[in-house]
Amino acid sequence: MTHPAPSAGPHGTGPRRTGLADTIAAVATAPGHAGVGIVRVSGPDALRIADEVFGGRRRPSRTPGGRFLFGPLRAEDGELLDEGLCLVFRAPHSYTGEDVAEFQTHGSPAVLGQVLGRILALGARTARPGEFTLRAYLGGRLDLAQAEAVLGLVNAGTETARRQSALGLSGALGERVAGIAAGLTRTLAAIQALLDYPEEGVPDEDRAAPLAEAERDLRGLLGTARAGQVSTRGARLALVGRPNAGKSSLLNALLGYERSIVTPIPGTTRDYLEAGVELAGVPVTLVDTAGLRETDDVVEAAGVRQAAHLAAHADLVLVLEDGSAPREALPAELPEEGRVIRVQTKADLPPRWTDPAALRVSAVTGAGLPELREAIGQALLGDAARGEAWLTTERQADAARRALAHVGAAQTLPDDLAGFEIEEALHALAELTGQDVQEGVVDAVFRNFCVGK
Ligand SMILES: Nc1nc2c(c(=O)[nH]1)N(C=O)[C@@H](CNc1ccc(C(=O)N[C@@H](CCC(=O)O)C(=O)O)cc1)CN2
Ligand SMILES: Nc1nc2c(ncn2[C@@H]2O[C@H](COP(=O)(O)OP(=O)(O)OP(=O)(O)O)[C@@H](O)[C@H]2O)c(=O)[nH]1
Ligand SMILES: [Mg+2]
Repeated sequence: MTHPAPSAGPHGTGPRRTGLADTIAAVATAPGHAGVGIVRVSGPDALRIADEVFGGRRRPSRTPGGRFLFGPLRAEDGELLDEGLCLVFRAPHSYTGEDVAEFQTHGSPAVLGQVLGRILALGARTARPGEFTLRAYLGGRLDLAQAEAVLGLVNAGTETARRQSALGLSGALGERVAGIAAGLTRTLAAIQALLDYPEEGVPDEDRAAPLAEAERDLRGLLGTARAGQVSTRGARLALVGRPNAGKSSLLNALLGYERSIVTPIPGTTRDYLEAGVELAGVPVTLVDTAGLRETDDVVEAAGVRQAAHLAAHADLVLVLEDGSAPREALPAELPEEGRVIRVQTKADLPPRWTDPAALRVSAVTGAGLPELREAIGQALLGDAARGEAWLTTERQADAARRALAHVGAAQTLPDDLAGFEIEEALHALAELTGQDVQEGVVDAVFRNFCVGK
């Protein structure tokens, strides 16, 4: 285990300055007004501090874990701040694994600010982003993939993102990884057992077969990485084509409202324009671009260059061609095949060309739109099955890729070197779940959290 010690806060105490000895506090609910708001306190002083803030008959420090108390919350001079609930959790039975007190108050910034201020004056310090979840991780209550899933649940903008994050929190990804690691560990043991007898050689069923299986499983897991990332961070989808191809019309049709200006005049869209929409459970940013053509107009030429750039950096590109006009070559290079969906527009008009590789769509009648949405979903999510756990962050995908590379190398090497590669693959898998992480990786994960989580 090489957990980096979290940097100690300003009030860091304790012999090892691990930062875990101090008591942290933060507002856990979103800024702004709401029916109820929550302030959370975690650490060894949480219940002592709660005794001072909570003015009810029963003292939180004398209350068993898993109970809540109702009563007044008071300022230092005894003034009533609010009436609220105090929830008592006792180590290790809390989210962080430490003693935790939670105050559920009326949800205004004024009330929450006073309650938090009192708690800080009583000796707690402000929690850093993600620090409650960091403590749950350092206490062994969550692995790193589960902590990332907590972040995913907080940020979930679509049902797909929520479902994948909930699966991750349940530990399903960790189990999938543990299954692969178990096979590799058995293979490593088989190799090591025979290292002293090199003339024997490890039989195929103990080496070649399990390594091939690990490779297949890792490839399957990596096949979910694009879906996992796209469904959590979203995807950019650029619409490109010649002027008048119907890009702005199709963007409006996919959005369901008139976002982009449409006219019969070629060259209507000059600057690019973005709009968000959910497609196939993925938060998609649609990007309308200027029609691609050679032009002497300085402004339009800048728009054309920009369109090429936007296409190059999009996750997916819809290449639109007017189906009601003779086909003309596009005056620009297209992204590679896997990132392109070809669309023949204006399907309500008589076609002037046919191409089985292009989807026929009409922005006017809506014909072909369901098939286009389906194709977009397939291109973004691939064959990643809904019910299985996906890799949802680039960090996870990177670790899985390294594990796969080491398993690949192990298959071609003599036993002693193969054993080394399998150990490296196991290290990469342990990084994925956070059992064995490099300095800085944990910090990078928790940097993305908000305060109070
Ligand atoms: N009010 C509130 N709601 C919340 C949280 C919270 O901290 N407070 N959560 C977090 O941010 C999430 C829930 N996660 C939690 C996970 C474990 C425990 C906990 O106390 N576990 C103990 C006791 C379990 C039991 O009583 O059965 C344990 O596992 O030992 C609490 C919340 C979402 N909702
Ligand atoms: N019949 C028919 N006309 C369409 C369809 N889509 C677009 N048009 C017409 O084609 C013309 C150009 O449409 P736009 O959506 O502005 O085309 P664009 O590709 O954005 O053009 P630029 O912005 O100039 O590059 C307009 O007159 C639209 O009404 C369609 O599906 N069917
Ligand atoms: Mg346009």
